[in-house]
Amino acid sequence: MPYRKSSPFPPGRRAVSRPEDEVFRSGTLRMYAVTLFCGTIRMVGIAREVFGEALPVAERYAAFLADAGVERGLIGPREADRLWERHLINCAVVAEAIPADAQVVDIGSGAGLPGIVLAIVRPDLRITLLEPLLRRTTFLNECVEMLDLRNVEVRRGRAEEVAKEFSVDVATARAVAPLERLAKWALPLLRPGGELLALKGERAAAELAEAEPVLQRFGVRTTELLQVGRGMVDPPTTLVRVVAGRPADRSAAAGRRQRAPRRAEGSRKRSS
Ligand SMILES: C[S@@+](CC[C@H](N)C(=O)[O-])C[C@H]1O[C@@H](n2cnc3c(N)ncnc32)[C@H](O)[C@@H]1O
Repeated sequence: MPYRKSSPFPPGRRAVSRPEDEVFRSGTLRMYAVTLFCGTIRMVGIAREVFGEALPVAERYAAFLADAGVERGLIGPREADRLWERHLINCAVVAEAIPADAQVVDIGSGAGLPGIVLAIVRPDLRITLLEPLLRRTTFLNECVEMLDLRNVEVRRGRAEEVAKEFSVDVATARAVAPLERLAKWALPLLRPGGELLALKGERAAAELAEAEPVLQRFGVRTTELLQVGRGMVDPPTTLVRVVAGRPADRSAAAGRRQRAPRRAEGSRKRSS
């Protein structure tokens, strides 16, 4: 066969292909395809288990996220390929930690994570999606209408500015602010005994420790780290649960905070 100029191989080299290379190449490719296929099959099974009868609604939401969500810059283009594992299932498993019929506010809902997903998987919940940016509330309203979600309302606003309007059982938040700041925004929105469920990553324990002074100041009852979605998402979703105290506990805690500097001032005066 004549050597053509366009070939990247010099004469004689082109045809040389060691049999073990072929086996490696085809073997690796086959393994890759099998892994991809098995991963997809596994994810489909988990999605079915998590969403049950609501799976077609979740699929419509995923398609809208991958299309309009990416186009309008609400979700990164690279996320489109991993929407189910990193976003939909990761958020849906938070439902494990939410009591029946709870009233929920999702702070900083963005494109609807986790709020829209929770509304799909748990029709018993009444969910307010709280989001300050118009572009995002427009997207959220479109989602609610398209998916015919009767248990959701969208509220444009900042968490720290709407405390008087809320006294809910649960506040959720993912990727909104460090726990210290988030707690200041979320605790005033909760009824006594209500819970902040913050989806956090590897720094969950460190953020909880950093937020301790703020949590004490707000008179919180308990704090806890939880993992949900074991066997469904890898790694499981980490939640920081903060249970709000009664308003009396909160004002007592605030009172203790106010008195402390006065005592310090007095002791300085006495020593001078
Ligand atoms: C990184 S995005 C996360 C969106 C979504 N929770 C998610 O996980 O994909 C942070 C969101 O928090 C919203 N946000 C920022 N400050 C806020 C505030 N003070 N109150 C409520 N939402 C806020 C932003 O507008 C944005 O949509």
